[in-house]
Formats: sequence, C-alpha cells, structure tokens
Amino acid sequence: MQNALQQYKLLLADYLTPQWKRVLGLAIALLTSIALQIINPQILGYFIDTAVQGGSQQALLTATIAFIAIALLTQGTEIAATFLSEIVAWTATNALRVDLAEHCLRLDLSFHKAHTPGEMLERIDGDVNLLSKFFSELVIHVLGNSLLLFGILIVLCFENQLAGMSLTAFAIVALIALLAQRSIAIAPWAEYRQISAEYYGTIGEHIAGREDIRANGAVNYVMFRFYELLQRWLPVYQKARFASTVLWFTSVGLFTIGNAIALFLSAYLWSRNAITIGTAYLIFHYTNLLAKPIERIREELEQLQQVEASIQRIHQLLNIEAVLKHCGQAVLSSGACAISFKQVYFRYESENWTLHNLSFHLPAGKILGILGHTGSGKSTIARLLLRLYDIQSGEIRLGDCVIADLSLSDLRSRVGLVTQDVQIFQASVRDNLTFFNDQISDAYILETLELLGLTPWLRSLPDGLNTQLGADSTGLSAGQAQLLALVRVFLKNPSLVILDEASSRLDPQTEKMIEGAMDRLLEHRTGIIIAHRLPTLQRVDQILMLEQGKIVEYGDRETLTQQAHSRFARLLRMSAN
Ligand SMILES: Nc1ncnc2c1ncn2[C@@H]1O[C@H](COP(=O)(O)OP(=O)(O)OP(=O)(O)O)[C@@H](O)[C@H]1O
Repeated sequence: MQNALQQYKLLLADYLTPQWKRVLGLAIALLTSIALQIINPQILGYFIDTAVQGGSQQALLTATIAFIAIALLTQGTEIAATFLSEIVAWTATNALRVDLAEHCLRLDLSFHKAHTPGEMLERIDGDVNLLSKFFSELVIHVLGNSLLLFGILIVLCFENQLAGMSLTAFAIVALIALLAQRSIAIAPWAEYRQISAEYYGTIGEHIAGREDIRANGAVNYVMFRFYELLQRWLPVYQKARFASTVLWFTSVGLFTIGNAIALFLSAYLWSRNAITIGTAYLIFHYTNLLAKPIERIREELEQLQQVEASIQRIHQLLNIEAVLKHCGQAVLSSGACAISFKQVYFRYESENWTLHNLSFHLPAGKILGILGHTGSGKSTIARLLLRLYDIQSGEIRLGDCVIADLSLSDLRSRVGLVTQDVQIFQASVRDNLTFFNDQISDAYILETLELLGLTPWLRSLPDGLNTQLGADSTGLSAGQAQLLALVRVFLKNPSLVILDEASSRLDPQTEKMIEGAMDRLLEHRTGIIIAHRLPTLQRVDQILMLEQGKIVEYGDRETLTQQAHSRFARLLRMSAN
C-alpha cells in the first residue's frame, strides 16, 4: 500500500504539476458543486416547514427560485469540472504515452525480441488509457466525495445530534467495510491486462505474417492459438469482475441498512416532537445523499484496483533498463574510418558463442567482403558495428576509437546499413528517404534517385516526392524497397557503409544497372559487403570467410584468388563451373 501510494504520488507529481492551474480550476469546480449539493436540501427543508406552518407565498416563491438557481449552478459547475478533467486527463496521459514510447524505443533489441509489437501497443496505450480517469478524477473525486461525506455528517449533526451521531457511525462502518475489500481484485485485473497484451501481440504477429501463414496453410494452427488464448482470457475476466462485484454487493447492502436507520430515526424523533417534518425530510434526504459519496468512493476504489494494476505494470516497464549504455562521448573524426576487431567474443542470450575470437583489420577507405553459410554470424558483425548489441569480450574500434566510447547517436549517424528487410514507413516518399531530415534538398534526392535508375518509378507516382507510401512496403516490390534503402544511405552520407545482402532482391539486370551507383556509394568510404553471390564481391579489397562464428579464411582478395588452395579460389572455381 505504502509502495502504491508512493507510485501514485510520483505519477501525479510528474504529470499534473505542469498543468497545476487547470488542476486547481478542476478542484474549485468540483468543490463548488459539492458545496451546492449540501446547501440545496436546506432550501427544500425550509420550503416544507414554511408550507406546513402556512408561511407567506413570497417566502415559498423565493425558496423555489433559490432552489432552481442553485440546481442550475450545480449543473454548470459539473459541466466545467467534466470539461477540465478531460483536458487534464488527455494532457497527462499523452505526456505519459510519449515517455513510455521513448523509453521502449531506447530499450535493447533483446527486449523487443522478447515482446511482440502488439503487446507493446497494449502496454503503452491500454494501460495508459486506464490511467486517464486516475489523472483527471480519481484523486480529486475521492477527496471531494470524502469532503461531501464529511459535510453531510456535520449538517446532520446540526439538524439533530442523535441522527448525526448514528449516521456518522454508519458511514464509518460502511467505509471500513469497503476499504477492507479494496485490494481483492488487483491481482486478477493485472492478469487480465497481461492476457489482453498477449492477445493484441498475437493479432499483430499474425497480421504481419499473413502471407506466410496462408501460403503455408497455417491458418488452422493460428486459429488454434487464438482460441487457446481466448479460452484463458474469459475465466480471468470473470474472476476480476467477480472480485469487483463483491464490492458492489457490499455497498448495496450497506445503503439499505443506512436508509432503514434514517427512516427509523426520523419517525422516532418526529413522533416525539423532537424534529419538524422538514428536518425529518432533511435527515432522510441527507442519508440518501450519503449514498452518493460512499457509492462514488466505492466506484473510485474499484477503478483504483484496475489502475493500480496498470500503474504497477507501467512502473515495471519504466524500471527496465537498457543494458546498452548511451554514455560514450567520443566523436569519430570525419571521412572514411578503419575498422578493427581484436579477439571479439559475442553471443546473444544463448550458451554458445555466435562470434568466436574474431580479429581482423580493415584500413580506412577499403572494402571487406564477408562470406559464410546461413547463420554463420555475418549479420551479427554488422549489428555489432552499429552497437545494437555489446560484445562480451575483446575490442571493436572505428578509426581511433573503441566503439563503446563513442556517442551512440554519432556512431549511428556515421554508419549506413542496408539489409534485405527494408522498413518502409507510412509517410511521403521524401520522408521515407530522408527520415524527416529537412536539411536534405529535393534536388539532391532527385539526383540520387536518378543515379539508382528510380526516376521512371518516381514519375509514375501521382504526387512525386509527396506521394504517401503505405506501411509494410505496400505498393513497392521488394527490389524497389531495397533500391530506396540504398537511396537512404546515399542521403545519409556515412563514413562506413554496410551492405548486408543489399542487392539480394534485385534481378541481375537491375544489379548491373546500379553498379556505377554502388561504386559512387563506396567511393571515399569504408565498406563491408555481406553477400552469398560472388559477383557482388568483385569490388572488395579483403575477404573474410566465417564458419559457425569463427574466421576460417581472411586475406587480401587478390592474394586469395591467386592461391589455388584457398577456400575463396575454390568457391570462384565452383561458381565459374
Ligand atoms: N537476435 C538474436 N537473438 C538470438 N540469436 C540470434 C539473434 N540474431 C541471430 N541469432 C543467431 O545468431 C547466429 C548468427 O546469426 P546471423 O544473423 O549473424 O547469421 P548470418 O550469417 O547473417 O545468416 P544469414 O546468411 O542467414 O543472414 C544464428 O545462429 C542465429 O540464429
């Protein structure tokens, strides 16, 4: 509880302090509406007593007008409170969404591998949605309704001490009973939200893989998994709802008892001439009015159970730290840079080394070709150079700097990578190519597109560079997407270019056509070309062959080609045959 309160306080302080003026306005509107709700029954009580005692019509008319005016004012303040609470909630939850999204984007690739995009969506948006009420109303309503409760009990004490004391005792028992049950639904609601996250994760995964699923006849398997998930979901929802319903039953039972006490007391006091009929009405009315704050406090506490589960999950997420530290400050010197690997060992979360004692040196401005069977660790080298993962031992240097000492943003702005899987975003052609960098001129983009033979493609688009591309590469062939990825690297103007099967989706004719462009791209830059096709490696200076993460051959391409017994020469002969 202490911990939960601490978490509430931190969240409220972080996200409500910047909009404290609105929160103050909201508090004033809510408190005014509460005060008006306590005052208005007094007018009714006065009206009844005046009518019973045969009071003047003028007095009755004034009471009626005052009653209507206060009722209208109450409505007005409630509208103002709702309006302000929506703005407060949206502003706070949007800020929290931004913080969570930024935090998740900074987390390591290993974290994202373990969590599907759908699950992340649900965790960022679903959990935060639940918090909107927490930010806008919960705290103010719990406080406001507690004040309303307190105010009603004081007024009741003024009307009649016996009635006031009895109903105060009743309200205390009711609140204790409701508070005692507060936490019973937290665990089921947390479990419910976890399954909900898995549900969205599964849907996202299956929509993304729809082509493979259909092509491989895996629809039944997918539906089976989906069905299994739904089967787990319903009982958890029922458990959570049942736990919340227990609270509802308790409050309904308590109000019935409260009304019985009020009726009994009013009848008893009136029969003994201790109170007027107007006061009897007031006692009954205020007891009914007591139900409102107690009921609201119950509802809010019920919501708090769901919110508490969400807050816990949000804190868990925010407490996950990236293993990869962003602390390096060193900056690479401009121009092409040398690469050196010294006794590098690396593994993902498995027992076995993915890269085993790797050492090589590529001078600045030279090009290295990496060959090896599927899964031998070629792409892993590229990921290490971009510091998507950190090595377990050894040293990787770019230029004079160990890459762990470089600022991550500087490192990543200086390395250009093209892979087989090109991500196209739902944005214009221009933004897809420049990544929203408006320093890059249209003229330079057009020149680069021309270099890669993409001008006819651009002309075929309805709005040229402004044409919106669909997410998931819709409307582009895999080869076209790969050419666009090459354009991106050109525009980025990096010091090191890594082409990881970058032309694997291109037909031989297109690959030949862009050869000149490739030469331009690699000019005055250091390059790494990872390829299965030997012709792609014609322009490289060095060859490195990998087998199960170990270097089995490394040397100058010319020299290896001359050595008849080298693996590379054998490969060349095999491909020539
Ligand atoms: N994110 C990851 N988490 C765990 N293991 C991984 C991850 N990425 C790759 N691996 C494993 O590391 C090994 C090397 O993978 P890598 O992608 O570097 O191979 P590759 O030589 O580039 O293969 P390909 O020619 O198919 O692209 C493989 O056994 C692969 O299963």
